[in-house]
Amino acid sequence: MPDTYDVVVIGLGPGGEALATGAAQAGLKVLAVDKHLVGGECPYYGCIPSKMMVRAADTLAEAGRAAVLAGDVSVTASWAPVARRVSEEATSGWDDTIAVRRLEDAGAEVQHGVARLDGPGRVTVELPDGSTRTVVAERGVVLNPGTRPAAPPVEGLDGTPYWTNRDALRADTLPGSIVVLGGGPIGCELAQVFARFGVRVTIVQHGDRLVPASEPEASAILQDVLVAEGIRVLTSAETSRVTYADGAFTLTIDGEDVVTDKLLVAAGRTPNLDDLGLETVGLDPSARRLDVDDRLRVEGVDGLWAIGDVTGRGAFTHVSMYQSGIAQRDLLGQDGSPADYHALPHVTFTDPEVAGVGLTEQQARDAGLSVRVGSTPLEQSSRGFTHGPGARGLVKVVEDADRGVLVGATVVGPAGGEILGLLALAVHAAVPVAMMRTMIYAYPTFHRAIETAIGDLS
Ligand SMILES: Cc1cc2nc3c(=O)[nH]c(=O)nc-3n(C[C@H](O)[C@H](O)[C@H](O)COP(=O)(O)OP(=O)(O)OC[C@H]3O[C@@H](n4cnc5c(N)ncnc54)[C@H](O)[C@@H]3O)c2cc1C
Ligand SMILES: NC(=O)c1ccc[n+]([C@@H]2O[C@H](COP(=O)([O-])OP(=O)(O)OC[C@H]3O[C@@H](n4cnc5c(N)ncnc54)[C@H](O)[C@@H]3O)[C@@H](O)[C@H]2O)c1
Repeated sequence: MPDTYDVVVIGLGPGGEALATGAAQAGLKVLAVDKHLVGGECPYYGCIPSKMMVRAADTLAEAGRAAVLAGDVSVTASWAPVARRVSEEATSGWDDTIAVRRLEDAGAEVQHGVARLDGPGRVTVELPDGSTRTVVAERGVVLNPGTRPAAPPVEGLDGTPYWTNRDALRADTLPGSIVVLGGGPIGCELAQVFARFGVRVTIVQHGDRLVPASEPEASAILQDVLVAEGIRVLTSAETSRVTYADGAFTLTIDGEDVVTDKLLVAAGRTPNLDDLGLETVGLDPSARRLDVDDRLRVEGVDGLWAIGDVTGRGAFTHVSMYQSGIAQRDLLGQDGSPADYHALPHVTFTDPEVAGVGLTEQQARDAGLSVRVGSTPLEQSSRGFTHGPGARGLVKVVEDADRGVLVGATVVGPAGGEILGLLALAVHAAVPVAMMRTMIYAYPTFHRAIETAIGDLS
C-alpha cells in the first residue's frame, strides 16, 4: 500500500519550502521532496550568493570613488573573501542539512529524490539509492520545481565546458577574461561583479538593449555605466559558433572571433516541467509554464497547485514566496486575498540598481490606458548632487491619467530597490497621484526625486 499524506510538495524552492513548513505547522501530514538542495536556486546558486558578490564588488567601486570624495584609499582586490563568504556563510558548502532539519522540526517529512506525478493525487519518488516509492496525496500536490539554465542553440556550445550561474557562483578563483552570453539580470549583475574584480568582460546580448524587461531609459543608463567601467557590451549580437581548445573559448560573434578564458551562459531559463509526469494528469510536459488561477490551482487538474518560476508570473523569489502563502491558505481551506500581480516589483542589483514595479510606459500604452509619464535624472536631485560619483540614475513614473493613479514606476540609482518601496506601495494601493503631490518628502533624500518625477507628469 502506498504511504498516504495530506500534501506532497515537489520541489523545495523558496515557496515550496515555506509552504511545506506552514502546512506541517498547521497540522497537515506533509511529504516535501527535492532532488537537490532544500531551498532551491535562491540560497545556493542565485539571489543570496550573487548579492554577496555584488556587495563585495560595490565595496571596491566605493573605494574607487574615495579619490574624488575623501582622499587616497588603496585596495588590493581579492576574490578569496568573496568565495569564502559564499561557501561558508551563504551555502554551508552547498549543504542543506540545516534547511532539512528546520523543515523536519516544523513537522514535515523530507525526502531527497526525483519526484514525478503518477496520475491524480499520486507521486512516485526515485530515491538516491535507485529505489522508488509511490505515495498518495489526499488533499493535493504542490509543484515548485523551478527552472534550470537554458542552453541557446549556438553551434558547438553543447560540447564546451561553459559556465552557468551554478559554476559562476561556486567560483573560487576568477578568470582573466569572460564572455557573458545574455544581458538579462543574471548576466548584468555578474558581469559587473567580475569586471570590478579586474576580469576583462564582454556582454553579448541578443536583443538591442540590456535588461529588456525594464524601461529603455534604464537600459541605456546601465549600458553607459557598464561601458564606462570597461565592459565591452555588444547588443543585437548573434553568436553563431563556439569552440573550446587549449583552455580557451572562441566565439564567432557577428562574424568576428572573440577569444576568452571563460564563457558564462545567462541566456534565460528552462522550466523543470519536462520530467515531472505532467502527462499522467493530462498536462503537456513540453509547456513553458503551468497555467494557474488566482489561488495557484493548476487549471484543469483537481488537487494540483503550482508556485514559483514555472507559473510564468515573474522568476523572482518574492513571487515564489507570495504565491506560497496563497496556495497554503487555499490548501488549508482558509480565506485570503487572491493572487494579484499589478504591483509586482523587481530589482536588478547592478550599481546603479535597476528597479521597477507594475507596467512600463509601453506596457501601459499597449493596455490601452490613457498614459502620462514623468521622469527626472537622479544625479540632478539634491541628494544626487551631494552623493557625487555613482549617483547616475532616474525616477520615472507612469500614470493612468483617467484614474489618476500610478500603474508603474522605475528607479535607477544607488539603492534603487529601496527607493522603489514607496512607489511599489503607491501602485499596489492605487494611491491617488493628487495625494502623492501633497506628501512631504524629506530633504535631501533620493526618494525626494519621486516628487520631481510626479511634478513632471505630462
Ligand atoms: C544567479 C541568480 C540570481 C538571482 N537573483 C535573484 C534576486 O536577486 N531576487 C529574486 O527575487 N530572484 C532572483 N533569482 C531568481 C530566484 O532564484 C528564483 O526565482 C527563486 O529561486 C524561485 O524559484 P522557484 O520557487 O520556482 O524554485 P527554485 O528555487 O528553482 O527551486 C526548485 C527546486 O525544485 C527541485 N526540483 C525540480 N524538479 C524536481 C523534481 N522532479 N523532484 C524533486 N525536486 C525537484 C530543484 O532541485 C530545486 O531545489 C536569481 C536567480 C539566479 C539564477
Ligand atoms: N535581481 C533579480 O531579481 C534577479 C537576478 C538574476 C536573475 N533573476 C531572475 O532569473 C531569471 C533568469 O535570468 P537571466 O538573466 O538568465 O534571463 P533573462 O531571460 O531575463 O535574460 C536573458 C537574456 O539573454 C538574452 N539571450 C538569449 N539568447 C541569447 C543568445 N543566444 N545570445 C545572447 N543573448 C541571448 C535574451 O535576449 C535576454 O535578454 C530572470 O527572469 C529573473 O527573473 C532575477
